Amino acid sequence: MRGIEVELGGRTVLRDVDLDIRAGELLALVGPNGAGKTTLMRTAMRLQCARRGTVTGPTRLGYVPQRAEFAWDFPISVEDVVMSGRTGRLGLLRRPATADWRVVRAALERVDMDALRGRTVGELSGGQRQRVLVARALALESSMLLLDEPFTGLDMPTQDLLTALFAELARDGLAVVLSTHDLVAALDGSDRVALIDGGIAAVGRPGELRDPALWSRVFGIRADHPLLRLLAGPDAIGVDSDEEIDPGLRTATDPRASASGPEVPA
Ligand SMILES: Nc1ncnc2c1ncn2[C@@H]1O[C@H](COP(=O)(O)OP(=O)(O)OP(=O)(O)O)[C@@H](O)[C@H]1O
Repeated sequence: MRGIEVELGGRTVLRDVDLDIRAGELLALVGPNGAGKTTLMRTAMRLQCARRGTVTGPTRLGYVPQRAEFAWDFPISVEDVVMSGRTGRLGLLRRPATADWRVVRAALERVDMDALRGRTVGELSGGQRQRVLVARALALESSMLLLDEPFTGLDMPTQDLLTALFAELARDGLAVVLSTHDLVAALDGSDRVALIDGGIAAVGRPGELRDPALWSRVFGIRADHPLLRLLAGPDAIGVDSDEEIDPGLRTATDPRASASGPEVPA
């Protein structure tokens, strides 16, 4: 994405977005409510027009919407939901062929849901539902997977399982992008994190984004917020010698930063 600007309801909700989404990486988008995370993903999918800027790369992207947006009370089986993910390839009228069912089975196996393929989706737990939606997106056989808040409402073991699955998919060569309000999951489980605040406030490896001032500015949190103490790490617990801090963890906004800090737009 280069120079992306998006207007919604007469308001600019994204501006100056330059972002590369790379094959083989797990990229987390974090930012407060209304920061533009979903809009950014919709723009990547070309579901949202940009007023300015360009999006290049594949047009057919696997998308996992927020779980609440899916009609779970519809009496449809797990495998039929996953097959619906192939509509982008099949068109609305062509009937699925054997090869399509093979792709669906492979997608279900990938998320470890093959044993439940005949179940009605309404009977599934939250974690199982999330995995069905991931399989549905995989059934499109796209090189990119976009997930909108996949961890919402899930317990920690289920989140861990999903994080491991997303990391595996990235290792298989997919570009995996997820938005989340779970900052620990984002910092702990992703290759890169982008802080969104109506644009890209910063993007880099988790270790490059430890400057509390950056998070305080993007999230508007108070100076004594526990997150900032956690991010500050050794500094916050009284370590004041330069030698005791890993230079790789310093950011561009830290006067002691190394040259290879995060990308912080001017
Ligand atoms: N259809 C729309 N018409 C007008 N404004 C919209 C529309 N959709 C979203 N917006 C506005 O665009 C901004 C970005 O919304 P978006 O849903 O992308 O944010 P988000 O970061 O995904 O938020 P959340 O974390 O709450 O899901 C918000 O201010 C929102 O109110």
